[in-house]
Amino acid sequence: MATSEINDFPFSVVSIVEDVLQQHSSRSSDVGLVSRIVEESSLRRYEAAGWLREMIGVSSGRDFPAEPSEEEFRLGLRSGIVLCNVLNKVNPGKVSKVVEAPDDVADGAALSAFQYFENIRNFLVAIEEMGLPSFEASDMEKGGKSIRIVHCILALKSYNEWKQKGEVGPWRYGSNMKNNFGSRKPFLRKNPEPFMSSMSRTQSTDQPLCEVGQEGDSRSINALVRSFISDRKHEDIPSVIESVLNKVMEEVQQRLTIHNEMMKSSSKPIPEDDLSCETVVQSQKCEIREHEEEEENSPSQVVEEKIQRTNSERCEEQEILLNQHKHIQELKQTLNTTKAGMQLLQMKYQEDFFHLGKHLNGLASAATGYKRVMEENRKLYNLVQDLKGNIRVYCRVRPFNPGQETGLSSVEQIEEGTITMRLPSKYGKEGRKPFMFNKVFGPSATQEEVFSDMRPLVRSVLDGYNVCIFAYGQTGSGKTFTMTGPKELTEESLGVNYRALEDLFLLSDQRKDTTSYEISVQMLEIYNEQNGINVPEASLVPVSSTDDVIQLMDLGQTNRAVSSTAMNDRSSRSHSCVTVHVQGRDLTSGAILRGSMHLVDLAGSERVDKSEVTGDRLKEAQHINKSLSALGDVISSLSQKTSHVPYRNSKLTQLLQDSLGGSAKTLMFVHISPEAETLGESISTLKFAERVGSVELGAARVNKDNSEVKELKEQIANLKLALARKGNGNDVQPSAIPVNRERISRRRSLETPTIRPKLPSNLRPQVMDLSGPEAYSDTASSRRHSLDLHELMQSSSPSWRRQTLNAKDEDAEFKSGEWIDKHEQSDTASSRRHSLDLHELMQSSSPSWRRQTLNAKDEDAEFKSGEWIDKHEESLNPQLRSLIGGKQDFEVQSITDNESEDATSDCSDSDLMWRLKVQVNVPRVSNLQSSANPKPKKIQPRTAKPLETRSLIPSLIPAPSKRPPNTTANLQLQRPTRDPRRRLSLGK
Ligand SMILES: Nc1ncnc2c1ncn2[C@@H]1O[C@H](COP(=O)(O)OP(=O)(O)OP(=O)(O)O)[C@@H](O)[C@H]1O
Repeated sequence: MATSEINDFPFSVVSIVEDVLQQHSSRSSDVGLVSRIVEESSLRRYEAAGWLREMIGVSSGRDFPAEPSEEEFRLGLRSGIVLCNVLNKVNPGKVSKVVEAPDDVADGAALSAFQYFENIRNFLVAIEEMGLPSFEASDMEKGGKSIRIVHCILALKSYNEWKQKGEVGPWRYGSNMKNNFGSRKPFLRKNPEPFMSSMSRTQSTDQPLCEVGQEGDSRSINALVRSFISDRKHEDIPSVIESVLNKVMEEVQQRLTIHNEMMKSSSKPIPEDDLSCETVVQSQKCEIREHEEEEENSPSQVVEEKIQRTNSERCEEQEILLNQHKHIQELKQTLNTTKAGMQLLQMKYQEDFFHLGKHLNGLASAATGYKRVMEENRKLYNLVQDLKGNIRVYCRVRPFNPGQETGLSSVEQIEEGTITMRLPSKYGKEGRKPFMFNKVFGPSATQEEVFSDMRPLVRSVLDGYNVCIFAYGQTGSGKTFTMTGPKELTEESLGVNYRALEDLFLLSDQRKDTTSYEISVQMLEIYNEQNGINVPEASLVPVSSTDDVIQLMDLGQTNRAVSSTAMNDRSSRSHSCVTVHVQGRDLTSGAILRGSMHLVDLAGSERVDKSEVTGDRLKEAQHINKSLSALGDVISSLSQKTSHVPYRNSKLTQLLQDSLGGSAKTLMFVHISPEAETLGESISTLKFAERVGSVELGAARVNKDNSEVKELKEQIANLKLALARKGNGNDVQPSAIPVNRERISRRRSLETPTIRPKLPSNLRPQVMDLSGPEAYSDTASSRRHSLDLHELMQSSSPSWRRQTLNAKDEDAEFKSGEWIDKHEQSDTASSRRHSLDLHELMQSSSPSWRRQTLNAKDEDAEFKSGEWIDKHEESLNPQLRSLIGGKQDFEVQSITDNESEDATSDCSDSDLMWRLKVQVNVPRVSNLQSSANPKPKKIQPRTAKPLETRSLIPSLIPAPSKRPPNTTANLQLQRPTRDPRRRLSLGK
């Protein structure tokens, strides 16, 4: 390898050879090699020291021996003064300021480390600027590499020599000193111009190498090699050389590889004039050390430390704060994102809710619509039923009573118009029995709900319809609750009776500008039903406010026959009927409308064995059952449309006759209890009710008179008069004609001074006791007063009552002969008849007429045998008897008797027919009497029938005592006496 090539390497080839030789020496003859190396080093050190002394002079270098030991050498140069001065001599002014040691100080030890360092640093900087081999400041310390210092000094020496020779040719220094001892890093100089230029450029023949360098290197390598092979045998030398060369080559290659790698890894090419890494690192280390020294020497070290610590703490805190701030910002951002997300979700939910609400609204309106349609269907169904004239049937299930053990209800399901009963004895489909009605009310239905459903029906009374609402059901099922209310009445618990009247008042008030209404109330009780036809003592009380009604009904309710049964604490033992009569006059046309309404609370329909009663109570129960089965018979025959309907079998059916068979609107309100033990009764009740629902009565008709009807009635009355005259052969004064016992009875009633103390003065009945002599008969049940069939009809006839409302006026009418006319005017029966042909009229068959006249075959028989006359004559009072007499009397009586019927009849055609028939019968009777028996035949009257129907409102007239049968004297009107039992009853 040529020297030039060797010098092209970025490291010292000499040092590599040296290392290799040392390794070989250590293996072969370590001891000898080391001693030679040490010797060599010493020589070089002496050389360096000698030159330094030469440069600075003996006086200055007095403390610097010519042949110093390594330690002496280091200590002598440690202050840097010698080095700086020598450098300044070689290159004047290179170190601008040299810190000199004080004269009194023997050595540089007293100088501060800083001062030492200053000189050394300045020297090293200058050396590097010159491109000379340098050393580290730490090499001056104990254990440092003095060989590098020596190398540096010798290089400076060489440089100096080159300079002194006039700087001929490029200066180049090569030595055997390794670059960076112990390190394989390439050695780079800060200003390696002379040195590096030789390394970077290829050897050129025209630029000869610096002799000094060549010399130095060659000498060094030669010396090494020579000393290495000097003690070798000749034959070993080639192999040793070969091995050393191999090793050198290996080493060189290794270092080249490392160098290349480092060059590659460096992203930025290091400019040639940059400080070497090592230099930078060294200078930084020096700075640190410098600061450390400064700190050591500073008096305010502690304070500074604290300040530094505080500053660093502050920095840390600031850093933490910054971090936290950053974190907070991040969190805020997250929060904002979350908020935005939430808002989005909320909006979405709101939207969903909105849609859901809309959907629900749609469903709700659909449900409402469905309900409305169902309701309309029901109304239409009811309308159809009305048109067909069906009896409407409502069903109500009462709740379990408080304190009662609430078991399983016998009612399984209630829908709009269907109630399904649970039959525990059967399974599956058979265990459920449905019943259909016009409406079913469950246990939670309120009185208001119940009434509102029947309000239109009630209101139709004001339009001139006859209405009948009757409550049916076994004891304790809630009939009285529905019709009247519970024992303790509140506004909410008021029953149908009160509400109906209140509503009528309300409506009549609303219509007062067009129609003037008169409303009167009558309360009847049918107690202990027995065969026979009796008319109650009827008291018709005009009412004008709900308060009036409440007072009346309280009184009536108190008077009702009740007792405790096994099934109800306060069981009603009678049928109670509140009848409302309404007369309306159209203020413009003068047309009269008449309507009536029966509100009937029937006695319990339970079987006798169930009510566990004996004695009188048993008898009551039997009567109740009998009347109810008579009702069943009537219903049955109506539903089968048979020609004969047995209304007369009980007083109840007689009372309801107009409602069940006439042109009335009828509603049956069937009640059932929820208890399982009453299931049997409930089922039979429901079956009966279903049967009732199938009965068609025909469309209801309005009771309306117009002026034409009035005219016709007047004509009929005149004709009747004429007929009567003709029949008698005498002119009968019109004023004498209307004499009848009913009228007499009314007059008698008016004459009677008795006043019931219990009845408030404003509610005193204007219609008094209408009972005939039979009414005086005191039966076992002396509270009740017997009257005949026709009087029963009268009792429930509004027109009759209207006609008798003002007795005084009627007296006057009687005298002037106007009475008949007045009564004729109010007769609705002839409203649609224009023909005056009486025979035709007689032939035309009206069911009610037939019922009242011909149906009673017994009466026909009586009539024929003269009993009928006698029976009716019994009711004549002495005044009448004195007024009329014999045949004429009889005729008059007959006519007037029938007039009475006419007057009492409110049932239009039938009533008229009845009256006319009797008139036609008159001659027959007269003939009978005149030919066969000029005097009325004395006929044993039939045994008076017990009174079973009574007014619940006390009459102004005391109940007459029973007239003993079979005595003419009995025809005399007896002074009415008070019935103590009745009074007791009323006083209850
Ligand atoms: N719908 C109802 N709501 C609450 N309680 C009721 C209802 N119906 C009836 N009751 C209660 O049931 C009990 C019996 O009722 P209620 O006296 O009206 O029966 P009833 O059928 O008239 O009996 P009876 O035929 O023996 O007179 C009473 O205490 C009454 O208050």
